Amino acid sequence: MPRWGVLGTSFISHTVASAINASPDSQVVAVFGRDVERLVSFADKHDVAHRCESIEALVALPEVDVVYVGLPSHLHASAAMVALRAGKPTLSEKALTTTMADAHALIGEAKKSSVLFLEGLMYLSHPVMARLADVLRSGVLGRVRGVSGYYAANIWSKANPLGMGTIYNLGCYPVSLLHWVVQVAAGPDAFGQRKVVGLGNLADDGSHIRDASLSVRFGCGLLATLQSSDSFGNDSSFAVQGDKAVLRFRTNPWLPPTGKSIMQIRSYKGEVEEIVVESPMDAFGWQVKTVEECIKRGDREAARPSPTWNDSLEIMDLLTEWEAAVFANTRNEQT
Ligand SMILES: NC(=O)C1=CN([C@@H]2O[C@H](COP(=O)(O)OP(=O)(O)OC[C@H]3O[C@@H](n4cnc5c(N)ncnc54)[C@H](OP(=O)(O)O)[C@@H]3O)[C@@H](O)[C@H]2O)C=CC1
Ligand SMILES: O=C1OC[C@@H](O)[C@H](O)[C@H]1O
Repeated sequence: MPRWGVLGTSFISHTVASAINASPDSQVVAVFGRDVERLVSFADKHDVAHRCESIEALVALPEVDVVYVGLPSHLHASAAMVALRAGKPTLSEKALTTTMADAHALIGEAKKSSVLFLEGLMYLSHPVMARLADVLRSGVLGRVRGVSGYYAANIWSKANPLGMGTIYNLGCYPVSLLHWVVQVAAGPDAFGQRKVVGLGNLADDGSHIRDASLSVRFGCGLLATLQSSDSFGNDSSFAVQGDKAVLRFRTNPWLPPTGKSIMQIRSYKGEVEEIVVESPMDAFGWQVKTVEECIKRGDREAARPSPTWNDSLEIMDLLTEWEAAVFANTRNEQT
């Protein structure tokens, strides 16, 4: 049974710790937090024996078999590298990092280690994502010509500004799903061949991006439009347009629940098919199961749809390109 050490005591660490303890095969045994009151309250709530005041102390515990990084995104690389260097399999929250240099350093460390590293894009481990790929491969949509995606949530006042804003907090969801769709529909090399336009609005101090839109043309002719905002709303949409039919998510693709996830296919002749994927657990539960199975098999990378190391790097490559495009197009206007 994998015994987990959790880095962080905020909202997401609570969510992931609950999913870990809900699995009959996993248990949280250690937690790191820099605020002692929050550390004790987290440990008491999740029945955690070891309360650690440093990351180094947690990863050194022989009782910890696997580490979860629930720290702000700019700290993922440094914290995950400490865990990997200690030889501990590591699950680290999305976004992978907030810079390409950190992304390469982190994946470089994963390659040097002999253990699992997985980026926590939890929704990709839910069965609805494998089903989406089956639909794309079946040809029912025809040739895939377009993708549109939108994710907005009014979280700016709670989000850590050092996490670099909406592109890394929320934009990583539509970008990683676009990446999965393009990989399945157009092959492994298609995602890298692209031209990008990005626009947006900056936070008042200009340090990070609050609202962002992205247009991409891939070399194969596929067009994508994505939008992400953390300054308002609570909404999502995702659609894949083929030349025979369009697929639309009827439920949030990025927070697939216990119970029903629903996709609808509408052919241009007017036929409508609803695809319902029933699941006994939510995406966080599936993410825990994915880690458990990788550890049992001795796998260092999870299988698709969960992101491989190269997938995480490719997703980061577009996130950083999007960010650079928005800054380039926006800074002069807003300052
Ligand atoms: N998968 C999902 O659904 C979600 C994922 N996330 C991801 O989770 C991560 C955490 O996000 P969020 O909760 O907003 O982050 P927070 O800024 O709230 O920080 C999370 C934890 O990190 C600790 N922390 C912050 N700064 C430091 C530091 N310098 N050194 C050590 N510990 C530190 C905080 O401690 P303290 O309490 O003392 O400040 C807190 O325990 C992000 O990467 C985000 O993208 C977030 C929400 C949902
Ligand atoms: O990371 C996240 O994932 C799910 C969203 O609803 C949440 O606001 C965001 O922080």
